[in-house]
Amino acid sequence: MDSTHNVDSLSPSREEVLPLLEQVHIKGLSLQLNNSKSRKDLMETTRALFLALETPMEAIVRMAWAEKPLVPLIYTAMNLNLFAKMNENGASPKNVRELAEMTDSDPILLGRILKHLAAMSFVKETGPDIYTNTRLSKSMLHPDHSSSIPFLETTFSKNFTALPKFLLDTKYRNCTDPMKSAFQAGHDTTLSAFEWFSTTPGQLELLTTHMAGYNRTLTRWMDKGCYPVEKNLGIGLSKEEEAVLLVDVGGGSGHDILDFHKQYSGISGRLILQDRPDVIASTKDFPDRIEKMPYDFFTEQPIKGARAYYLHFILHDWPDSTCLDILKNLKPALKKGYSKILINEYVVPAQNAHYSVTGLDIMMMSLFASMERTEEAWRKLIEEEAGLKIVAIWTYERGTDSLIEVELP
Ligand SMILES: C[S@@+](CC[C@H](N)C(=O)[O-])C[C@H]1O[C@@H](n2cnc3c(N)ncnc32)[C@H](O)[C@@H]1O
Repeated sequence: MDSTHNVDSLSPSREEVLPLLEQVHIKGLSLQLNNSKSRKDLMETTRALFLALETPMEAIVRMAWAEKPLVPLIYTAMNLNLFAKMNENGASPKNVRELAEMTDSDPILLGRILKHLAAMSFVKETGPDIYTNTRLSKSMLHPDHSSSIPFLETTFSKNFTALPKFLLDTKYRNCTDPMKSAFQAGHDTTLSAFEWFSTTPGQLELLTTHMAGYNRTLTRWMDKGCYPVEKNLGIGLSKEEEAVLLVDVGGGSGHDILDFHKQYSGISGRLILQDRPDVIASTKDFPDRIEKMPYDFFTEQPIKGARAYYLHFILHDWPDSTCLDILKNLKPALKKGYSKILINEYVVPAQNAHYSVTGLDIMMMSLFASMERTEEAWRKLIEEEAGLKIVAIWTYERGTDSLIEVELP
């Protein structure tokens, strides 16, 4: 029986729904799937339409018990190698008993997990208790996508669970001490997050593979049409044999500098990857042009006068006072009128920030007592406090990160 519930001010309204419906129609007609702006525009309008149709309690149910167990269930399915098993025998649909046998699990338990994954459109139920992979579950067979799940589940879920009590205990003050964040409360540790990553078996690898995978799936500053690499870094580059083109400071597994090397092999100059000694030791082999260097960015930068010092997702890991230490250690290495610092981070817009940015901000708060920054906050940190000059902020797409181009004033 269709039900027509009481209509009150909390119910979905025609005034909200109908214009969105019209916009979805218009944007749908002009959709260019290979144009990410066009695709995301339609996606966001469709999402707004979906939310406008939802009652508040439907939204609470969705958030609190439909979406919340998703990452733990996907992680469990990955531990069972379920998505790979579903892909066997030509990816034909398989029933739960068969899948339970293939994964050595209880069919009743597996059936319950798969029912929810199907209800949330992560896998597809093609018949009663018969399942096949979707585009999404198939992506779990690719490390660029799958590596985030174990990291997010083992590292972040505890921080988020600990956050409400942590904020209550700290009397709702903005936390800026990386040694006292929801991370320590959630993991019951006195270590900083980076110390914990280094000393907890497997975590360092999870961090670096997650960062590599996450970055590889985004539009990036070095992609054609974003930041003018040839013009801004190539032209005017020193012709000396020892000239350094780019230093990737805190570059993790080296995925960025490797991609930079692949895209810009036509520009000369050395490429140097720097990170903590244990991270550098864990990196794979690179082409000869990429030099590896253990370096602590709380000490003075040893490579002087490079064309560019690149910091990707470094400063968002730290509160302002620590960012200032990192920038002060970099500043003496800059050659005036020649060297740049390229800070690759989100710049949170003053209004209507995308959830991928705001959610990351809460992640940074709970993990490192740090933050995503607005343009105003970046200017205060880089210009007023560190005494550097922002030449330009390159933002290529809403909800993706930006490149802040910095020089000596
Ligand atoms: C969020 S990750 C970003 C990694 C990489 N730039 C990227 O975008 O994928 C932060 C990086 O900072 C490195 N890091 C943390 N403390 C450091 C220190 N004192 N000196 C050098 N690197 C450090 C970490 O090991 C990690 O690789």
